[in-house]
Amino acid sequence: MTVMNQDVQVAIADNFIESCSKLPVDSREKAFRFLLKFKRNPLGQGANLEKLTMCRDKNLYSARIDKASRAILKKSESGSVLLLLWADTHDEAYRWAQNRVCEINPETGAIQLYTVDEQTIANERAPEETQTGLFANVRDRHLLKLGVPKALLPKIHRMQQKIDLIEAEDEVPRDCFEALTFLADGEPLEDVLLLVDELRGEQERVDTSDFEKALINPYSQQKFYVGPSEKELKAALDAPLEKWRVFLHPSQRKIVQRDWNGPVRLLGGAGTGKTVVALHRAKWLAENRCTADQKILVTTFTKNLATDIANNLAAICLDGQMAHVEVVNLDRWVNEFLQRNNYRFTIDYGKQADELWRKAFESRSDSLDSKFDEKFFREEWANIIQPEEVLTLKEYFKVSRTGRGIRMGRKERKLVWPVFEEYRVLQNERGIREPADAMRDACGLLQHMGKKPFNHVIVDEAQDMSSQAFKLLRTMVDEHPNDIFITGDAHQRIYGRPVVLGRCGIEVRGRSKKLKINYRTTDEIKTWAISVLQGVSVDDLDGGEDRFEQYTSLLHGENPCIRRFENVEKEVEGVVELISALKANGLAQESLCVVARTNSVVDSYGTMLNERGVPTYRILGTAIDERKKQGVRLATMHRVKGLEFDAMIIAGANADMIPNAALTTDDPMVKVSILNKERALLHVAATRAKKYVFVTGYGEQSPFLEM
Ligand SMILES: Nc1ncnc2c1ncn2[C@@H]1O[C@H](COP(=O)(O)OP(=O)(O)OP(=O)(O)O)[C@@H](O)[C@H]1O
Repeated sequence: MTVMNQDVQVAIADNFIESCSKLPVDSREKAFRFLLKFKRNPLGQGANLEKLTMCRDKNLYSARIDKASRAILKKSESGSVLLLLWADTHDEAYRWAQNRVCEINPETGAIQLYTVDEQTIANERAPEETQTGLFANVRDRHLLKLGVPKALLPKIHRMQQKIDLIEAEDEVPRDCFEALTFLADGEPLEDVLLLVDELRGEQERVDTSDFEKALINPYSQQKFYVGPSEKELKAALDAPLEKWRVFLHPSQRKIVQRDWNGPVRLLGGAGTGKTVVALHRAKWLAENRCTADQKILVTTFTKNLATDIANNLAAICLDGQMAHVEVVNLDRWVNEFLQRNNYRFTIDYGKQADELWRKAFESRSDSLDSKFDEKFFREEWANIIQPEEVLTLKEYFKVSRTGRGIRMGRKERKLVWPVFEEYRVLQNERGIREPADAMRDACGLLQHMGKKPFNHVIVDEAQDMSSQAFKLLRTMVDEHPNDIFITGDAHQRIYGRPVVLGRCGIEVRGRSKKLKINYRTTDEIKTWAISVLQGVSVDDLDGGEDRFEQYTSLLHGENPCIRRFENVEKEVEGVVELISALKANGLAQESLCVVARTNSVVDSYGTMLNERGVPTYRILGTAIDERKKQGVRLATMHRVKGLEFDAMIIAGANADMIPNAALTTDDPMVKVSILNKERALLHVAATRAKKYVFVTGYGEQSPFLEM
């Protein structure tokens, strides 16, 4: 949205929002009022626009926020566009403006903001290409195609190592920094050129003076806030770090703001903004594709993430848009739907399973071989019968059991089948159903009713959902454009099993996308977290393989730190020291999280930390993390899924804990599945960290840490 005023458009740069938040406290409120006034009447007397001389960019202006503070603006030559770039105290604002350039890139058509430093000015006539350095093999014409401003070519050629690029982050335009990071990470030039080309959108010849047109460029919209409402402005100034609320990456925006001719699958590693895209997709559909009585379901695997999504959606949607959206985790939707329709069963999430399996197992035939022990039945149920939806002996004869340790012919299948039947009979007698069965029942009921409760369905955390869940989701919405939108990352699968969307009636071929930039975690943490997944082959939710290609982070920091101690007391003392050091480094204790593998281990670390004077706040299974509550966060590794913290301390990373020694099995298929999930759990825990990861333990070290 651009602000129209007397034929002048005003757009606001992300830097402007951020710099406002750093103004002296009493100037911040004035900055908000300045914005409102400026937006209404940018050329009015109150703004005191003053052209800056002695600046490299000849079209920069200052405007008065209050006595002490100034805003810096770019005015297009035609005068029809004003871009708010920076806010600062008077002298600092002028200093900031000196070497800044804001212009339209002739190749990409994006509005860029960058710095031309003294050394670059001195070297402006440097030889075209150099033989050494980080980008020695990249020709100037290719760098220009990637969006590097001509004035920065000498600077780019001077870069010798990746650290030179990292240090120049604030001086190089954001889009070109991303492309250069991919190159520095070893991505082939052709792939990066393709990526940039794909994202810049449809273009005719670029007119470097047409700022109005350039504001529509997806790369410009990553940086310039085009057309904020008063509510959005206030929200942006109140939470300047929540950039995702308005500044989508072009790759995200292209997925959000368009019609899709059927179901879409969006993959992306941890922290690439999948949830952000799901949120904006819901908003876009509510705003642009819903008639008065139409509904959008936004659903997830866990209740906690559904709560977070509901809160975040409320922050970006207008009330009218929210009225179209129902945010709920799928288990809860199923439960409520079935209860509303007089379901005769209650859904059991595992509490009664032990007892029922014991009884069912007791009913087995005497002639059954002892290798078919109770564990066999439970594993067969969880890995074959339920996921493959085997309901009859006839189906059991046919189902593939490839990979299971015990091979079985027809005779053996017939012999074991009565135990499964008995288990179902016992469930019926108790009036209970497992979640997967309840989903199947809900699916049947919807089909029977001929009802489609939603017009659009958006799914987050898809990697943990079952095939029954996807079949149900397919039944909830008619097949039509924009029907289903699915995001997930199988590298983070810690509950479910692989599914094939195509086998659940969800055809995503030709409508699959991937996000490639990690916004949460530093590159060092991301790289380490990927390395703990070694040997794990990961699916793409549709029967293919997913790999971490072109997955990068633009943030940098320290490598994860692994520390071993003599015993648990020494480890806890080490953790206490870490916490003090992090706090001394300016991190709030609420942004630090200590995780361990199981609830009981988390509890014991909690007690020991409290005894040593560290206040803690336990994030429990079903409750949300109440940010107002004080104390270092304590949680299981499972519980932190979907959350983020400045620092993660993964405690008790011992050989018998990660992987959890209690989860033993002789079955090779189940073993692989358990170990993959245990590795994924460590990956999930590490990728919650924005800045630091520490892995502590005592005694024998977790084998997953041997790299
Ligand atoms: N366009 C953006 N601009 C700024 N920050 C962003 C953007 N997109 C995402 N982020 C930030 O990146 C972080 C990760 O986003 P999000 O939770 O959506 O990722 P995700 O892929 O769902 O992560 P995970 O799979 O690890 O749970 C969040 O802090 C979010 O605010």
